[in-house]
Amino acid sequence: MKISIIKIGGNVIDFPDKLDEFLALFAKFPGNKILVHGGGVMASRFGESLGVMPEMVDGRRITDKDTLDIVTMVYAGLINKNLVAKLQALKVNAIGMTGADGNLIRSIKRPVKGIDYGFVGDIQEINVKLIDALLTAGLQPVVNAITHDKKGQLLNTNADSIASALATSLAAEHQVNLYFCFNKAGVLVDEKNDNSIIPLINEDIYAELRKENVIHSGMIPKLDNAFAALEKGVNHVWIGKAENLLLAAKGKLSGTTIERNRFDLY
Ligand SMILES: Nc1ncnc2c1ncn2[C@@H]1O[C@H](COP(=O)(O)OP(=O)(O)O)[C@@H](O)[C@H]1O
Ligand SMILES: CC(=O)N[C@@H](CCC(=O)OP(=O)(O)O)C(=O)O
Repeated sequence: MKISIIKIGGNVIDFPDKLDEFLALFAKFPGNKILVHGGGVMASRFGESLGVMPEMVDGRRITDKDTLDIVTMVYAGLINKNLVAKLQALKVNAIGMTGADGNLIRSIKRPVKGIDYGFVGDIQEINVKLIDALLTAGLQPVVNAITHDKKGQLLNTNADSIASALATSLAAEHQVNLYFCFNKAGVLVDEKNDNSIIPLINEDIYAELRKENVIHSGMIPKLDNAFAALEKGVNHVWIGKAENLLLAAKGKLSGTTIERNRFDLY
């Protein structure tokens, strides 16, 4: 079957009007679809209000025990359940899930190599059969950034990595497209200027843009995950503004398309 993995960024979730606009588009999005979300900005704000300061390294959160409790409450509780309720109101039969539910996503605590990320999980296995069963039953999974190690430990996993891993594991048997929706018009030359979209990025262009620091922080995991997905058989990866999701699905130009280098053509 054809499956679309749609990831929504924390900066959209944080603004009720933008979120409602996006969810209305998601509801109209044709075919089988899975919504993936984190909510990094909200987790940082809740943490700060409790005296737990956020610490990010290259777009990934250092997650100590207190931080793990906060992200679990914010992603798996507050945000996930609100998204499900809003989608149900739009007649989408959404079902909210962490990676622990139905053993959807098993991960392993990231080994310490220079940086100790704490309770951060690297994805090991996706329960593809469960997703197939849910989609076949007409349910639309809404998956958040909390995974587990199947030994009783919850772990915090970057939501872009979850979207990419879901897309990759489903691509073995299905036609999969991956959409990263956030609050900017795409990958930009000047991140403050929505008119400076880079329409296409391949590995060579990415390496150059990282060297020049045009791409940094949260855009790094997004692009690393985009390339990982393409390498493993995902059809199409798009990064762009949440409100342009339907245009992107119709192949209309908006946002950034990610492509592999074309060296295999020569
Ligand atoms: N070249 C770039 N174009 C657009 N955004 C960029 C770029 N480089 C870094 N960024 C940063 O990446 C952020 C998106 O990553 P992140 O905050 O993790 O995404 P999300 O909104 O999906 O949660 C942007 O808000 C911006 O600050
Ligand atoms: C390990 C790690 O970095 N986890 C992320 C998960 C949430 C996320 O990715 O949220 P956005 O999509 O809003 O950025 C974090 O806690 O920020």
